[in-house]
Amino acid sequence: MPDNKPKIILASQSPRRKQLLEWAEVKFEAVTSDADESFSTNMPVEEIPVFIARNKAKAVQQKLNSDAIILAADTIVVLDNKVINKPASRDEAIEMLRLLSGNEHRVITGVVLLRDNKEVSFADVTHVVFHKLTDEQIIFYVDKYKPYDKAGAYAIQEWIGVTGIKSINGDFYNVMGLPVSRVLQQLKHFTATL
Ligand SMILES: Cc1cn([C@H]2C[C@H](O)[C@@H](COP(=O)(O)OP(=O)(O)OP(=O)(O)O)O2)c(=O)[nH]c1=O
Repeated sequence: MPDNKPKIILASQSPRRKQLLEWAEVKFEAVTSDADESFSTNMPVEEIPVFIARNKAKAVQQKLNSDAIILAADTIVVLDNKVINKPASRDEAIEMLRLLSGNEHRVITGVVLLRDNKEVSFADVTHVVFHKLTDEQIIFYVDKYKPYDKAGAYAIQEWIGVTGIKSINGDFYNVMGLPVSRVLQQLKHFTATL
């Protein structure tokens, strides 16, 4: 039987996002987006990851000139309304984890589905509380796991998350980079309206 479902392209080089979509048994092709990830400092924090995800999706759409569904996402960590990006150095990673230690922060993933000029977007928020972390724990984690490609300098799915997180409220997979079940729901709606 011919498969009339539109092709899905994941505009990402993130191994976590690929893994999550594979776990969801979604058929897709991944294409790296070289989009600019900068944003205006006046932008409300909730809008930032959707704005960046849209730029990633558009960059891949232009690169491929394709009518596939492009799926892009961006994850940020927000503490006291301040965005914590990926750490640029060992010192910055240590500093970020000291700030997160003993506190609650938000992880926001913006998701954009794009096909031709039709778009669906949303932001998913998960609240995460870290136990108080010692400097010994923080330095061990940073030196062993080198979390330089992770927003907030940590991965919930690694040692620091497994041992250092007190509670989460919201979707775990959103923290890992993709709120998979919500993405699947939206993909279903989106495909139905095409
Ligand atoms: C907070 C947190 C982030 N992360 C990851 C998810 C994202 O991949 C990354 C944030 O950076 P992003 O810019 O969202 O994604 P990326 O650069 O890895 O990939 P691409 O732009 O190509 O899609 O941090 C975790 O894996 N675990 C966590 O607990």
